[in-house]
Amino acid sequence: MKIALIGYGKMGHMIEEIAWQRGHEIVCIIDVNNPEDFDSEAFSSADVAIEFTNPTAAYGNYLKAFKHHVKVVSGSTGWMKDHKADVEALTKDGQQTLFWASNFSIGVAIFEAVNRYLAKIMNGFPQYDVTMEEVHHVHKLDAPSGTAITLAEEIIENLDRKTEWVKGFQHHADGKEEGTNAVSPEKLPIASIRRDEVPGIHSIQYNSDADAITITHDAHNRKGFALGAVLAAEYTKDHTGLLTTSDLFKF
Ligand SMILES: NC(=O)C1=CN([C@@H]2O[C@H](COP(=O)(O)OP(=O)(O)OC[C@H]3O[C@@H](n4cnc5c(N)ncnc54)[C@H](OP(=O)(O)O)[C@@H]3O)[C@@H](O)[C@H]2O)C=CC1
Ligand SMILES: O=C(O)C1=N[C@H](C(=O)O)C[C@H](O)C1
Repeated sequence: MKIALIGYGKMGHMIEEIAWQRGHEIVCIIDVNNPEDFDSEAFSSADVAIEFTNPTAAYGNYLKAFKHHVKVVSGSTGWMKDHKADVEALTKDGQQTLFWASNFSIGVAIFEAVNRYLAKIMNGFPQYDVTMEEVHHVHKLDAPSGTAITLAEEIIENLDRKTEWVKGFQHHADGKEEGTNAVSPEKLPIASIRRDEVPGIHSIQYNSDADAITITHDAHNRKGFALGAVLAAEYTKDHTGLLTTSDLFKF
């Protein structure tokens, strides 16, 4: 299939490599310096555009692609709080198509299933309180990570005693520390640590006086994210509307 790339950074490069390996053609690459290429024939010829940019650019890029009726797969995080409702309206009834996931790796899809199951079990065990920690590289612009927010939303949906997530302890890229995980019982604190070149670690801990249960997903590199994004593009070619990983990975 024909793929356009929007954003040619760490993820854009890795997706290009995996798309080639799977026999796809990259017909257009748009980065910050050539936005005019959205109006090119090459861009319009793409079956799907794969977008990995940043929290502030992502939504505008979707609109530019939609103008040419090009379907979008995007992993950019940090834009949902401002534009979730807009995207839901645009993709309603399949008028436009966006496959978005806070994390494209199959490992995280499995981890999310375990997370939902564990949260349900914990309704019967009030002695455990839950906290979350995400660790990422120092270049990351958003906190908490998109994956941490998805995991927290899943806990809130399944664990009756939690009603909202909040930012907990923060360790910034410059070493500055602030915040705390000591929050009121109905809140779920997410700690964010920025360290070196860490691709992404997410840990959920249930702690009691007697013991702790911790589940962790630790990405060794970005291959899992990139492969998932290309699989999502293959899926999106033949589907419409607002899509996500639960459409792609069924178990
Ligand atoms: N869902 C998932 O599985 C994953 C999601 N992500 C998310 O994807 C996003 C990108 O990650 P990553 O590739 O590591 O980041 P990078 O910073 O390495 O790459 C982003 C690229 O997008 C470019 N860019 C910035 N603004 C625009 C624009 N308006 N139009 C086109 N290109 C633009 C940047 O250019 P310049 O550097 O010049 O600004 C850069 O080349 C982040 O939001 C990250 O959180 C990352 C990994 C997995
Ligand atoms: O910025 C990153 O690098 C990543 N971002 C995504 C997120 O915010 O969850 C996915 C992955 O953890 C890597």
